[in-house]
Amino acid sequence: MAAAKKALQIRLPPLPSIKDVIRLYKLRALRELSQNFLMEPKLIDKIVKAAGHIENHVVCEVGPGPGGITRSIIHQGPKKVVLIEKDPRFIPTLELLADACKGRVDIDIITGDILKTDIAQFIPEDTKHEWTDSPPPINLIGNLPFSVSTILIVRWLEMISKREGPWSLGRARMTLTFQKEVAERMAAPIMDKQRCRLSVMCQNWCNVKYKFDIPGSAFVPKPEVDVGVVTLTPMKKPIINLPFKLVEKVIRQVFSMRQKYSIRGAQTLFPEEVREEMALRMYKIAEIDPITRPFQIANGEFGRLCEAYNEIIKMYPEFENYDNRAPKKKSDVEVEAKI
Ligand SMILES: C[S@@+](CC[C@H](N)C(=O)[O-])C[C@H]1O[C@@H](n2cnc3c(N)ncnc32)[C@H](O)[C@@H]1O
Repeated sequence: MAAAKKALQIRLPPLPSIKDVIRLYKLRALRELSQNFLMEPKLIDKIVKAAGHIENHVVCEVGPGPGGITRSIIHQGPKKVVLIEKDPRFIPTLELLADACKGRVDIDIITGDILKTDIAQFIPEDTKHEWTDSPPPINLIGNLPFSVSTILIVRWLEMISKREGPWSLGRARMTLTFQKEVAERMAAPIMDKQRCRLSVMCQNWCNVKYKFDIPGSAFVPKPEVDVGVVTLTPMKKPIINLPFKLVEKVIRQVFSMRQKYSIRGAQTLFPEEVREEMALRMYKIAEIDPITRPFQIANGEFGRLCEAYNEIIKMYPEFENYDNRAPKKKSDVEVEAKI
């Protein structure tokens, strides 16, 4: 079995090393695109391994840069690789890679911004299937700027929540890098002091796994922070099966005063004159103790809070569009900025 697997691995013809590529094409890292190149082959392979099935899968890599991770993906024998890179300076080196793989792996190179590109159009039709028990044979990998990874995640969660088929992309497993602290927060369970709204949001639609750290020293140039690798595998059924915007709003407001009793945040879902009464009612319907702190609430309990809120806004539709951004004190803003 191991031997058979090995035989499927794709050997690339001799190519210039990533160090040579960077030198050859004079690829000075651009700070505005948060370019930090991963130079350690063992760590690169570890990221690709964390992504799970690659062989015969479609793999979409976001921000391939000079192609270090791309080479490791290709070695695993994917069916097709879709590369989306914003910086056109990397295209010649990626084309070199695509030429070397001709006839063995189909590689599409797209010069563009992942946040403005509809990648669904590059995904083969046979991968776009309806929601079934087995995940679609497609994987998304990216060592991206952290801000882009976070926006991507939230977009993906919304896509997953809509469950409109055929749309395999919204079910793709994602393997992404984040600032270590943010990665830990995404996977933080109940009672973990790092738990925040991103933890509950991600864990509502996906199985979230913190895989491993990458020290800043593994990158060139070295970033100021260490990095964490996270995988998110969309679940067939979310914990809270309610519209995305409602779930996002309730979780955001309950966490809006992280250090206080959670009901204080929940009160901000309602207009001032009724907020204490309505929040109490919400907690009573949900059977949650109002003096729990947000990090002490389990995912399923957040589900009950969302359902209770949904019940209340059905009774009082005038609260549904209430602009619920809490008036913030400086200390709350500072805490939130760190999430
Ligand atoms: C941290 S570097 C990683 C490069 C390479 N994958 C590696 O691991 O060495 C991030 C890469 O993402 C690209 N990038 C940044 N923002 C992007 C965006 N919005 N869409 C697509 N690519 C982006 C950058 O140009 C850069 O190549």
